[in-house]
Amino acid sequence: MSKKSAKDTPREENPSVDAAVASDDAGRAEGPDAPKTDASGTKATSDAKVDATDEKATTGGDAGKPAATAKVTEAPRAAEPTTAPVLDKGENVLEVRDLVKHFPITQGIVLRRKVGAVQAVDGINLDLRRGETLGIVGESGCGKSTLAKLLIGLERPTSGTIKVRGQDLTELRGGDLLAARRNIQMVFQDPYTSLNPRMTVGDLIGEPFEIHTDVVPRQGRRQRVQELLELVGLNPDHINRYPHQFSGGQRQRIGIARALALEPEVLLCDEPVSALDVSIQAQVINLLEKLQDELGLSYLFIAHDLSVVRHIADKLGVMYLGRVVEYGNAEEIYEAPTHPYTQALLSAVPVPDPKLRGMRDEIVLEGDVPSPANPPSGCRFRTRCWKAEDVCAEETPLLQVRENSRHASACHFAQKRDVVHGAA
Ligand SMILES: Nc1ncnc2c1ncn2[C@@H]1O[C@H](COP(=O)(O)OP(=O)(O)OP(=O)(O)O)[C@@H](O)[C@H]1O
Repeated sequence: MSKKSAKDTPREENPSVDAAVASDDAGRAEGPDAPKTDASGTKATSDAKVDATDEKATTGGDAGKPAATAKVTEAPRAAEPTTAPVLDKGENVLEVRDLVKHFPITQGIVLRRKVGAVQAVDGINLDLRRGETLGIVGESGCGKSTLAKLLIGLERPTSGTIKVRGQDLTELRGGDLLAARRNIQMVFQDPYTSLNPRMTVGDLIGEPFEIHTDVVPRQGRRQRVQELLELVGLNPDHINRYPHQFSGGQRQRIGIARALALEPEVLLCDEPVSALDVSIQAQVINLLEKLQDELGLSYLFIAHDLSVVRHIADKLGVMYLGRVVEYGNAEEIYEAPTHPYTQALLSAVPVPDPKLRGMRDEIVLEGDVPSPANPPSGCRFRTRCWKAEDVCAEETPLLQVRENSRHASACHFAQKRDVVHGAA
């Protein structure tokens, strides 16, 4: 299984970690005062100052706190990503660079005027290798679903690139885009509403063949659908049944079979088990792991439930207000997170062993998540962070490897904190 292989893989074979370490080494070699570089290799924080006339500074992104009056670092744009270079040496199936999605806020009925933007996704970089699972976690509203929609093509990015096997989906059009999209499919959250109740299972699973007509010849489609049913652990004789004749877990299996119809390399799983009973969740997760082993699939696995993600993910990306704030080897982040936000999230995961419960210091986050239409300057987490100092309002921390750690963290004061988990 990929999780095992990723954990057991030596450093030099694990490019994501390697890349992070490489950038860490480079950073240390240059010393703490050396200018940091962004993904395009240009200076980032120190040179990116703008006047306080910037809309965000004058309107004050943080409720209850005075607007910054001094010079502040502007919220990063596509040209000013928040991440250090991702120097992945291995073969990436999916590469996301500086991905931005801002939803315009408009006023007026006839003449619509843009008066602002919801910064749902704001400069995200991710890599996904063959057979790997990248977990994406974060509170509600941090942009996880928007990220998935961008990757699957349900939303067009404001800027940035999405490369699948080296092909930039944002540049393709028409037939080329359709062909490239075959390789990246989605498993939806709710198996009760994501399947058309008027269609038979055979029609539902076979529907992608109507669009991608060259994948399976018409006469072979019924047999292929039956093979797919078998692959996901359903009876192939039930091909003519309707979704309501299946349980929730079985319906999610139908959703997975449909996502696999075009033989993609990447599956985006957006909360694929959160609508299911706990006992059924385990079965669906096991199925996903089995399919990954058999087919070499890569998963981008979005979930609220940190325990589920810990079980399945090789790599982890923690999102806050449209940005990734901690990124790297999942096991490492779970054991010793360095970003205060991740530390708070993990400290709130229930510990099953009562003996270990007393050993856990829960961090209770104060205040609400700020609006993505008016995010705080600098570090977006600073308005809820117990470590925040002036620099956090002034400079956007880069997502890069920090001292004593092997994974990347976007915090000026990143520091390891051991987390008591008990049984995973
Ligand atoms: N079409 C849209 N127009 C305007 N704002 C949007 C749109 N879609 C999402 N948003 C906003 O973007 C932000 C991120 O939303 P998103 O659904 O991606 O978050 P999420 O992390 O997936 O949350 P959840 O876990 O609740 O689904 C939210 O503030 C949301 O209101």
